[in-house]
Amino acid sequence: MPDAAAVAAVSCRGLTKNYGRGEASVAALRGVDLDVARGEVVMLMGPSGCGKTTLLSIIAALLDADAGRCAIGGTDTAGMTRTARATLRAAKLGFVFQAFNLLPALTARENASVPLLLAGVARRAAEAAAENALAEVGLADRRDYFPRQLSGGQQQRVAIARAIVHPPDLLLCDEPTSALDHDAGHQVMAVLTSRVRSLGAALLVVTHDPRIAPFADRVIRMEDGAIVADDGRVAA
Ligand SMILES: Nc1ncnc2c1ncn2[C@@H]1O[C@H](COP(=O)(O)OP(=O)(O)OP(=O)(O)O)[C@@H](O)[C@H]1O
Repeated sequence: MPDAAAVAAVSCRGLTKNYGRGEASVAALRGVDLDVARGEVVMLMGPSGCGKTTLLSIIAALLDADAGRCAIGGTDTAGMTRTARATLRAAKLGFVFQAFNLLPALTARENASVPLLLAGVARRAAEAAAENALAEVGLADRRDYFPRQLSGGQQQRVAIARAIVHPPDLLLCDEPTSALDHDAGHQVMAVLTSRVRSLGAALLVVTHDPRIAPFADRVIRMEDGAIVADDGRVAA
């Protein structure tokens, strides 16, 4: 058995992805290699359309690559059934999507407790954990509000509370500070980074926001479906 600490949180090799066929085909990923270690905070930056969300979706096993491999905590996701993927996501991953994907009929506390309820945790314990997560992102006083009663930035923080409510091994965030002002963005990044570091988890953040780059251990830059720089070092 390999040493658990030595197994990368994410390891991708040669990922390619095309959307559509023939003349309308778009090459979204052109052979991407990426490793993220446990405890590492990595930011993925690059112009609109360069393939960041596609890469995040493949890592999350929400989308299939055309070629290449991707492993989460040493488990290769390519050959997995839909059910096995869903189980892996529920057990190991936390997400913050670009669209916050909150359930409109549920309060902030109920939304944040969903991952624990899906994992079989009793409602009272799940909602207590959700309250703690909401407090961490500065929303304790909004826990009984519905999404429509919250601002965009508050909804985004509910989505972040939902992502950290169970201890994920890997947290994937697509533009987690896009709806937040400077102070709220810093607060959220401080919560996310301290949570993953204390858990020995990993954080992969897609962002256009240079203000949050100081929170990263490593900044990766993509262009046109490929990684062109890793922490300023130009890829070969
Ligand atoms: N479902 C789809 N069908 C067809 N083309 C798609 C689809 N999803 C993405 N694309 C295309 O693939 C390329 C990569 O898109 P992707 O969303 O991964 O980029 P991105 O870097 O995340 O962009 P942004 O920063 O604007 O969110 C783009 O050219 C996009 O138009």
